[in-house]
Amino acid sequence: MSEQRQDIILRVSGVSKRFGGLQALSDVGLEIKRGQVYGLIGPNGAGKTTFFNVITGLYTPDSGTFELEGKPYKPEAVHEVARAGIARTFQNIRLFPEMTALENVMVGRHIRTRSGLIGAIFRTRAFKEEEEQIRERAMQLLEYVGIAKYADFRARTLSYGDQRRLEIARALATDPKLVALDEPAAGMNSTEKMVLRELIDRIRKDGRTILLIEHDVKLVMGLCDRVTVLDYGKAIAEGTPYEVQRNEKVIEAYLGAGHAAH
Ligand SMILES: Nc1ncnc2c1ncn2[C@@H]1O[C@H](COP(=O)(O)OP(=O)(O)OP(=O)(O)O)[C@@H](O)[C@H]1O
Repeated sequence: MSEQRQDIILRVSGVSKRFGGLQALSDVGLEIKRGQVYGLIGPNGAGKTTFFNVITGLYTPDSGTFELEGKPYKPEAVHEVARAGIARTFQNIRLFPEMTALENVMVGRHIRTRSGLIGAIFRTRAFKEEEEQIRERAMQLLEYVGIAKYADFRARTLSYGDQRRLEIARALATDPKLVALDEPAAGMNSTEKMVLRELIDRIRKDGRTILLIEHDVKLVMGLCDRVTVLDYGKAIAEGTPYEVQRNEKVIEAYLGAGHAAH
């Protein structure tokens, strides 16, 4: 493996996905380097979520090749993708609403446990010790995202912004190589967005790589190292935020869809 290859966390190429008569993705690819915040943007219906769903094993693509840290991976099942090292959040928050915030993070951590189902049933010593470690780590993660004071609150009682941060804590609980955030700022007010921006910055500084779908152009421009722009299922531009903002095709795509390009 060359040094350059090692530097790339995720390499995806040639992803296509059709839903009946609709070509949702056509030959889409991207390369994300270790430590980057990588943005995926585009007008509504451009294919961003479909792309996320493909790389995280929710949708089977019609074509595409996938490499994580230079090794081929097949995004065929969600739990396999999580084991391979990709964790994600969802545009429509998917927490366990009746479980506490702490329990929601503990669930995320369980994919890393060793004692397994038998240990859980017989509550072996190894299981109990492991459970205690999971609890401690989950608590640290709640502190990390800034919602430790709600550890024992049911997830559904948390504010929208805090539920999004809880989803991030749960994703981080799997110790992922890549964290994929699907519109993390959706529905947040400007103060919450500022806190979120600081959090994403901290996650990057702490050595993780982030892939981000986001509609808030200001957030994308301020946070991302590189951006791919999708339009009608095709990657129409790739580059630094500065570059893509000035790309004619990008401006046209946004204006054509009735959006402001900045
Ligand atoms: N499961 C599905 N079945 C049929 N069509 C789908 C399915 N999922 C997505 N699509 C269609 O594929 C296209 C791309 O949708 P997708 O949700 O990926 O776009 P998006 O860029 O994430 O949009 P938004 O910004 O609105 O979330 C849309 O036309 C959508 O209607």
